[in-house]
Amino acid sequence: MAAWGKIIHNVIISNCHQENRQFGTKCPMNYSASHMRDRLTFGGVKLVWNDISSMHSVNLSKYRRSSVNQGIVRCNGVAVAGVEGEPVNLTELVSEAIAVAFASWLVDKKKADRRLKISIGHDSRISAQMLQDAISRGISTAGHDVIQYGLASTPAMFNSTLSVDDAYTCPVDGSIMITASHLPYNRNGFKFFTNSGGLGKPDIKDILERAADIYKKFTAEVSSDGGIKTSASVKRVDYMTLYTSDLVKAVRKAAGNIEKPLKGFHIVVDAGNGAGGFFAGKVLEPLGAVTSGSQFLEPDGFFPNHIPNPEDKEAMKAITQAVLNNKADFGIIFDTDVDRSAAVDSTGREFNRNRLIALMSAIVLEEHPGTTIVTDSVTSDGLTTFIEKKLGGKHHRFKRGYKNVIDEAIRLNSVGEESHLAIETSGHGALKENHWLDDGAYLMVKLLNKLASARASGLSGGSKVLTELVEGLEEPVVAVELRLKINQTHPDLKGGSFREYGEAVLKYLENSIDLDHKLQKAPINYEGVRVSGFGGWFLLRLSLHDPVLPLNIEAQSHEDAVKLGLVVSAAVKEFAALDTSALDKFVQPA
Ligand SMILES: O=P(O)(O)OC[C@H]1O[C@H](O)[C@H](O)[C@@H](O)[C@@H]1O
Repeated sequence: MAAWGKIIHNVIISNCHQENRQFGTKCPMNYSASHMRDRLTFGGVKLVWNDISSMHSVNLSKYRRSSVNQGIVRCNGVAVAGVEGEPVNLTELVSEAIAVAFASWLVDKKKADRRLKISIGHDSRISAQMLQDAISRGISTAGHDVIQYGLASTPAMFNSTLSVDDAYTCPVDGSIMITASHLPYNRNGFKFFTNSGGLGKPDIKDILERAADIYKKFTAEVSSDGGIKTSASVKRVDYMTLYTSDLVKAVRKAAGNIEKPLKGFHIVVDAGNGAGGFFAGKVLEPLGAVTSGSQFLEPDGFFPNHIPNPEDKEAMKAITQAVLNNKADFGIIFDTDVDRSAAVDSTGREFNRNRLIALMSAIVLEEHPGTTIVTDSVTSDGLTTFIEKKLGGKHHRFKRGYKNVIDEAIRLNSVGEESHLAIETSGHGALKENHWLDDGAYLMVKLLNKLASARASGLSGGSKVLTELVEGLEEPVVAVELRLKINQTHPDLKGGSFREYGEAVLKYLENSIDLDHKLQKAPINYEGVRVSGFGGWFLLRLSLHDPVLPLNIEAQSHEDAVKLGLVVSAAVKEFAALDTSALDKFVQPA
């Protein structure tokens, strides 16, 4: 207990955890304490979380990205020993306390005076079983029924609160997904759902407060035998069968109720050894597709082949190569817990980032002419032109953060502006028709629908129908993201937070742009400073999570991109705490 005490000092950070895709596997856990606004005593240890919803100072390690926006919050930590400098802090006992707390929160939320049903699923991480047992113990100890789904996707867990099917004991009252998305093998965490969606920060805060009290009451005996303790039931249910059969039905229906609408298609899947392997055997094959050449479908919590992350270049290279090697019509790739995805056409052209957004926009705008597409802030100018001029829709370029984007689309609808798609360059995309859930598998189903209906109407040509949908999308020749770090211990911060410092940098840059007539500030902009000039644009903004100012530059030539870089470089040079080395390198003459 004493050892845990020390370790847990920084644990159970309640993050709207939107991880650092770029840094992939390196995520040291050394937090600076200055951002820790809220602390709870957790059995003599401290339970800490960031105040994330109001965008203030979060001083995290440079590699770690916790989150700032409201949305699904994931408690996460280190669940497996073995990485130097990363002691285990997501222990069984902590997990058990959190499970009891979630159950008690749910009882209050549902005003229930009955036993609740709570589903538990997990991705392919090696700590999954241990955490599933601990969570099950907590829930059953609290007197509620546990339904274990085993290997599952995050969106399926939310779905289990909505599906109505007695055979699968659905709907459940609440659901817990054990996942740390694409983070390294030693990490793990929890996402919580009710039928209203993923829990956000205020609810997580409430749960963690309860967990802290519960943890205090725990004794060594309570937790030592590792078994389920009460008479409450623990069942295993193969929910993924129900979830996948719904996906299959959706494609069949869209193709005019054809049993095997993908007959004749060869589609390869890359699940990166995460939870998404089901898609080949349980979705594509029943629909008639050949899936040979699919790879990394077997769950392996060490992720030996590549990071399961469609934003990762190696991962995209792997699926592209698989498509080309197998002469397949189409390729699909998922992240670990299948809330994100990307695709590849038969020529090896990647549908990710702006291109995936363009493709999804084309599909959604066919179904809902004129609708508003909400995206994150780093999308290309060419995407706006494509959505507005070619597709006749409206592009609402909002902020980074998939929940920011989703919440904004929901808000627009509530004020009378119709929106059916909220999608980020990260590969998170949510549709109104799918309860605004960011489900990577469902996004791919929308693409399959298109393939299937093209085939049903006699068109051949593999994935050409999709490739054609993005014809006319102007893409920049150069697109870079440079991440300028703020050194939080630098005297130039004068005791202030990195966020205040970053805002000062942005203000200074903005003022300097006002004086330069060759440059135009974006007339509508929701975060940072976005500027057009030299045939391209740049956006400097504060990271959602890190002490970093990400700088995106897009231009039609390297020279023009450098000119834009120099504008930023000139404005930020006085800010001594800003590490501009990445930018300096970029603007250097070749
Ligand atoms: O602000 P940044 O540090 O670039 O991070 C922002 C991004 O973080 C993660 O990748 C999330 O999944 C995204 O939803 C979010 O947009």
